[in-house]
Amino acid sequence: MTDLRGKTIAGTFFHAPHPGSIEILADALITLDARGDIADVSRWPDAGHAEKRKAAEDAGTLVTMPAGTYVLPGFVDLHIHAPQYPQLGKALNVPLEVWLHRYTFPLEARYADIAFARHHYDMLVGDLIANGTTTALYFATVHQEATRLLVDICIEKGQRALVGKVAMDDPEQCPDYYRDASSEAGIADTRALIDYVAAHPENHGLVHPVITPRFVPSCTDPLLEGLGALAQECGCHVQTHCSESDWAHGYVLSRFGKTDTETLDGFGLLTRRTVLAHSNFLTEDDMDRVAARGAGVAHCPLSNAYFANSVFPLRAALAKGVRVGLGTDISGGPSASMIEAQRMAIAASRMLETGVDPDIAQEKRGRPGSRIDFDLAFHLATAAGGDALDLPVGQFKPGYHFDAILVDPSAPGSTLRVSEELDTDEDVLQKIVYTASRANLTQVWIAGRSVSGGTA
Ligand SMILES: O=c1[nH]c(=O)c2nc[nH]c2[nH]1
Repeated sequence: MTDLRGKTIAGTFFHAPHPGSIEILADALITLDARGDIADVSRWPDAGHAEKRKAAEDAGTLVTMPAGTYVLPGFVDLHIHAPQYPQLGKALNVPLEVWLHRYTFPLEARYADIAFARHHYDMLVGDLIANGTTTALYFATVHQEATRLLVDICIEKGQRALVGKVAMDDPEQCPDYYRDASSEAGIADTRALIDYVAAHPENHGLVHPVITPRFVPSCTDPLLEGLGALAQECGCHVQTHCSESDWAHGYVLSRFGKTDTETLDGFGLLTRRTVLAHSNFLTEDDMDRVAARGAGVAHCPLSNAYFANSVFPLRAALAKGVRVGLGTDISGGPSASMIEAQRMAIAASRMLETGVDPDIAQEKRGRPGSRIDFDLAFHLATAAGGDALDLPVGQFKPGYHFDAILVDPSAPGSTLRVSEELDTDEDVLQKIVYTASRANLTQVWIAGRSVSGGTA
């Protein structure tokens, strides 16, 4: 099953093209073209289904998935700090503004050392693939060379990725040892990375460059202005942090007299290709503005528990038409698994709905109507992530890339138990969201090619 390009795949497929519902393609056939894009999806009893199976069989291009396995779209992780991977699972004991200076900037500064960068980026990209992340939106560091290396590693390993050289130049907020030398340097280096990705001979559209002002507090006005102009000029993706915590939100309000969202918009950084990480403190007007621009939000529920001082009001954002996907936020979130991100999104929504302080009267404790279920979490981690990036990934539909994972409940070390007697296909998907782990993901394909992650 190494290479599915040009093949017809027979199996049971789960996907969630629309919020709040899942589609089960049982006994289905998905045919890929030579590039690994989906050419055709058919299921019994669609007209011509049996003939398609017979034709693929006769041509020797039919690949049947093992009985009892399930094929899902690969996950789209909308927020990863690649250099922070060595810090995963530690340094979570202080607020954001302290964490950045005490732990995170010193770690990121080490990526000036290319051997250090290679070791950790190799491990990260391999582990993310093994965890089923087929599309990754990465913050790298300020360094040109190490950021190019991350691009190279994604291409080498075959991961679909969007990679940004972090831009941060404000001496008031960034340490001497770790910042762009000037706003001009931050802009020129961002442009150089864009050119590098565009000219990469082995890229073939797998990796995209991203304009990446770290967040408003770490950038001077000229840097934000220059990056906004660049975004308008090249139409590239943009990523940044937005209104994440009380401190970050308050800092921007006091510097500009307006919110992050208004500020980013004023600099031309709020576009249809922008992904705003966190965004917990968006006002109603901010949400309208984000929706009007078509920008997306990377909801990072696990990290929010440590740094955001609040739960992101997901349902409110969706009701406003904001495009929301999920992010792990490595290492603010101490997990590299998008399955865990789904679980945490559900749990956080339940806590927001009921409230958390038992000393507050029940009727005042929570925010009614906030809960989500497994189907919406799964949609956010797949189709919605693809939509937020404007990339044809996250669902099984003609014209979409075949980026997918095989889930095997009988894999060694399985944490997923399926009962043939009791579980419907919908139950199985629910169990995957709540209980599956890396051990259950026995195959990962990106553009129809089998890609292998790190060792388990
Ligand atoms: O969760 C976060 N991680 C970061 O690295 C960061 N930088 C600015 N704001 C941030 N928030």
